Amino acid sequence: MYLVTSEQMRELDRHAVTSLHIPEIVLLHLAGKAIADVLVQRGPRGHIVVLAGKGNNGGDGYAAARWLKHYQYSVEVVSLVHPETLTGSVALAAQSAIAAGVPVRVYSGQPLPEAQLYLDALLGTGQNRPPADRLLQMLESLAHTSTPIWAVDVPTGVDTDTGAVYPGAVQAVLTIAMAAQKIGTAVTPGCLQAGEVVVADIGIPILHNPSFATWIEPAELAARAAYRPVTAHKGLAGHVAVIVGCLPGAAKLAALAAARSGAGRISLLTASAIEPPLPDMLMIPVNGALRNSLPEGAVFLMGPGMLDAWPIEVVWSVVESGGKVVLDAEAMDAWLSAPEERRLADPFLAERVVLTPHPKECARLIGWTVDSVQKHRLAAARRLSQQANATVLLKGYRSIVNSQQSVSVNPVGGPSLAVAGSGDVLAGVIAALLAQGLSAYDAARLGCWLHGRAGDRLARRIPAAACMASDVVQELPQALTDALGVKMKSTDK
Ligand SMILES: NC(=O)C1=CN([C@@H]2O[C@H](COP(=O)(O)OP(=O)(O)OC[C@H]3O[C@@H](n4cnc5c(N)ncnc54)[C@H](O)[C@@H]3O)[C@@H](O)[C@H]2O)[C@@H](O)CC1
Ligand SMILES: [K+]
Repeated sequence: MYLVTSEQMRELDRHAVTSLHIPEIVLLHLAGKAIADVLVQRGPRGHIVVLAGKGNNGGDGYAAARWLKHYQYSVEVVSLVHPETLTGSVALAAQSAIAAGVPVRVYSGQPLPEAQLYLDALLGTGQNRPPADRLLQMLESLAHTSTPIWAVDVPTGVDTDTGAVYPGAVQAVLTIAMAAQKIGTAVTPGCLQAGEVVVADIGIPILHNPSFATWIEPAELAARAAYRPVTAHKGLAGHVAVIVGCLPGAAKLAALAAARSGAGRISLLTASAIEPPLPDMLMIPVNGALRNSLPEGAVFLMGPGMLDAWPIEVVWSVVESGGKVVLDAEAMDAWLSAPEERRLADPFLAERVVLTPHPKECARLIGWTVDSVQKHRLAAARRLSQQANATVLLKGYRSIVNSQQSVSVNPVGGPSLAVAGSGDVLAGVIAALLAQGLSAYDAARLGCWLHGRAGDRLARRIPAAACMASDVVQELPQALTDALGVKMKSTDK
C-alpha cells in the first residue's frame, strides 16, 4: 500500500479532475460520503460538530456535514472563515450543506459547541506552516476536550510530508485518508497524532509511481527468501559470517537469529574461543589479519558487540570485498569515516550493504541532534543513505527503510523490541535474508517486518517490560509463517 506526499496526491487529484473529467466538487462530495459512511459504521450517533477550514479539506468537511444531515444526524459546522468568503469547490460544498439545513457558525474564539464527536476538517495536504492566530486558538481549546476527534485526511498540525508535529496539532483517534494514506501519518511523530488510519476510496486512481513510499508487505519477499525446492541443500540458502567483537554475546544472538531466519550456514569469526560453543554454528578462529580469514561468498555481519575490536581498515576491506554486508553499531562509524570518494566509488553499493542505526547512532553519523532525527525521521534516513551510499534501516517505532530513492515504513513492531540485544537479532535476520538472495533493500524490509512481527507476537503473551531479545529469536519462525501465510494482514497485530 502506498504512502504519498502532498505533491504526489495533488498530481493524482489533478489526473482525476483533468484527465478523467471528474469535477473537483464531485470528489469533495465523494469524500464527504466516505466520511459520513465511516461515521455511520463506527461513530457515535449523537451530535457531530464539523470544524471546517477554508481549503478543500474544509470542503470535505462541509460535504460530510451535508451527507450526515441526509442520514438524519444532528450536525453543525464551525467554520474558521465566513462561508461567503469561500471560493471554488469549497464554496459550492458549503452552499450545498447550508441549503440542506446544516447550521454554520463562524469561529471567533467562542467555546466550541458540545458534541459527541469533532470532525477536524481544518487543514489537510495544503498545510504549509505552523498553526497560528484563530486556528491555533481553536486547536488549543480542542486540546482540552475529552470528546473524540476524527481527522479528515491528515490531522491539522501534522506535516503531510515529514510527519513533523506542530504545537497545537490535533490528537485524533481516527483519520480518514482520501484515496491514499499520507506519509506524514505513517511515521512518528505524525502517526501518533493520527490514531487509526482508514483509507477511503473516492474514485481517484492511484497510478503507480516508483517514487511512492510504501508500507512493508512481507508475503512476496518472504516467499522469495524462504522458497526451498525438494532438492534443496544448505548451499542454496547462503552463508552468514558473523564477525565477533569483544562482546561475543551480541554476535551469538545475531547468529542465532540468522539461523532462525533461514541462513544455510552460519560461521562465527572469532579471535578467542566462544563458551559454551554453539553446536549449530561453525567457529572460524581468526589468527592474525581478519581479511585472511574471510570465507568466500559469505554475507558478513559486523558491529554487534564490536566496540573498537577491529580496526577501521578491516571494516572498509569487508565492505569493499564485493559481498553483501550488514553493518551495525561501531562498524557503521568505521564505514562513515572512509573518505567520501571511497564510500561513493561503487554505484551499486546500496544494493548489497545495509546499515541498521537506532536514532542516536543515526544522529551521530549524520551530525544531527537525536531530537531532529526523531522529528524528521524520513529525512534523516535519506541523508544517511546518501552519505553512506547504503541501504539504511532507521530503527524505532515505524522503522524506515531507505535505499537511495526507495522508502518503506514498517507497520509492525512495538515496545517489546525495546530491549538490549534486539538490534543484534535484527541484524542477524537481515544477514540471513541477504544470504538467501534478497537485495539489501528487500532484506532490510523483510527483516524489520519479521523482527517487528516476532515482537508483536511476543507481546500477546508477555508484557513488553519482561521481554528479552532471545525471546524474539524464538518467535522468528512463527513470524516467518505469518509472512508467508497472507491470511494475516501486515497491519494485523
Ligand atoms: N484537490 C482535490 O481535488 C481534492 C482534495 N481533497 C481534500 O482537500 C485537501 C487539500 O486541500 P487544499 O489543497 O485546499 O488544502 P487545505 O484544505 O489543507 O488548506 C489549504 C489552505 O490553507 C492555507 N494554510 C496552509 N497552512 C495553514 C496554516 N498553518 N494556517 C492557516 N492556513 C493555512 C493555505 O494557504 C490554503 O489556503 C486534502 O487534504 C483533502 O482533504 C479531497 O477531498 C479529494 C479531492
Ligand atoms: K484535517
